[in-house]
Amino acid sequence: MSPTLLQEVSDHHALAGAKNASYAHSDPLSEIPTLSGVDISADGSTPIIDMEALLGPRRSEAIKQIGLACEKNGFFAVKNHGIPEMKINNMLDTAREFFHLPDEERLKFRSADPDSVIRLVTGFQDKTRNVFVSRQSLKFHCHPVEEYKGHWPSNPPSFRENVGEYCESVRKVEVAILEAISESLDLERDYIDKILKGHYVSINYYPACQESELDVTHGVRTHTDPTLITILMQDDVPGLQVINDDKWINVNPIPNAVVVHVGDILQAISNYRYKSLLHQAIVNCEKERVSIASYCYPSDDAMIGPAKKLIDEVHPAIYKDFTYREFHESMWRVKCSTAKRLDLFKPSSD
Ligand SMILES: O=C(O)CCC(=O)C(=O)O
Ligand SMILES: [Fe+2]
Repeated sequence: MSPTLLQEVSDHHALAGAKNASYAHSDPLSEIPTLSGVDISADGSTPIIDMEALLGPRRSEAIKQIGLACEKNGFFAVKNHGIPEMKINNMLDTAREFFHLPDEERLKFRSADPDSVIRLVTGFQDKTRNVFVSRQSLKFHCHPVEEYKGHWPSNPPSFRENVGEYCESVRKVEVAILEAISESLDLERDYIDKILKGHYVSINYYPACQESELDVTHGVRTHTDPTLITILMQDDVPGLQVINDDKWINVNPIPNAVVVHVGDILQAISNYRYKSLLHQAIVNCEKERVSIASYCYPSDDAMIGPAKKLIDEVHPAIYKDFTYREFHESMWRVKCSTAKRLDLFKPSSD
């Protein structure tokens, strides 16, 4: 066992009962979390965007703030997003009810095919890293809702209605935020919306810490999302951590706000001006946690290279042109760290 892993092990035991335990990270790209006794209550400063400002005379100021947050932080929180509080609460309640169902009800949705329209992924043991990854997630397509609804669980009975309503509301936020992001890059307002296909939802459920024969229990390991943007709704239990200035910071829940992450595809379109956010979720030893991630992705044939307007002598193209289909296929074909997925599309890697 490497010294780093040994260090993780002993730190993990020291922190086992800690509330909202955090991880420090010596090398953010190594994807192997190093546990240490950093300030466990610290909440990094989350840029907050008021979405109402996008609708009025403060629009250009709000767009500037969004651009700055994408460039400097890779994420921001959005308040006044227009998703009714009741729809959020219904979605979270439904998610909890689904994950409290007996195994046989939930496991019907288990599938190893990453392209299936719905699939349940259970917690698993990564023995190569001595890590137990405790997240269970139900992942499904949801745009347009009517096309996919029939594939969703009918138990709990409220599932289709509550999830459908949430997905339709989130779609409006997606479109509006992507318009603002396009403008923040000085591109036409619909530059990104024109290639947007839909979103794919992952209902993430993290049981309160479980016993595992492995040494480290992690909610979700460090990764970037293969998306344009991800819109994340968290319940009131902290767990999300992001890399900021090479350090892990907590992004604690803000009531009724969603968190927007820059994803890989936006990193490519922006010619590496906006960087895909490295993030992870930690487990909480006292409470279960639920988060709802909406992954916005483009249509298969959409060309994803850097926007031509963002390429010049000072900013040469960091990536070749490629389709979303090529990117998606390479994700499953080539085993590499998620933060390196886009390297395959650099001009020199023919
Ligand atoms: O639960 C969280 O806070 C993060 C979830 C996540 O990163 C994902 O679903 O891709
Ligand atoms: Fe993620």
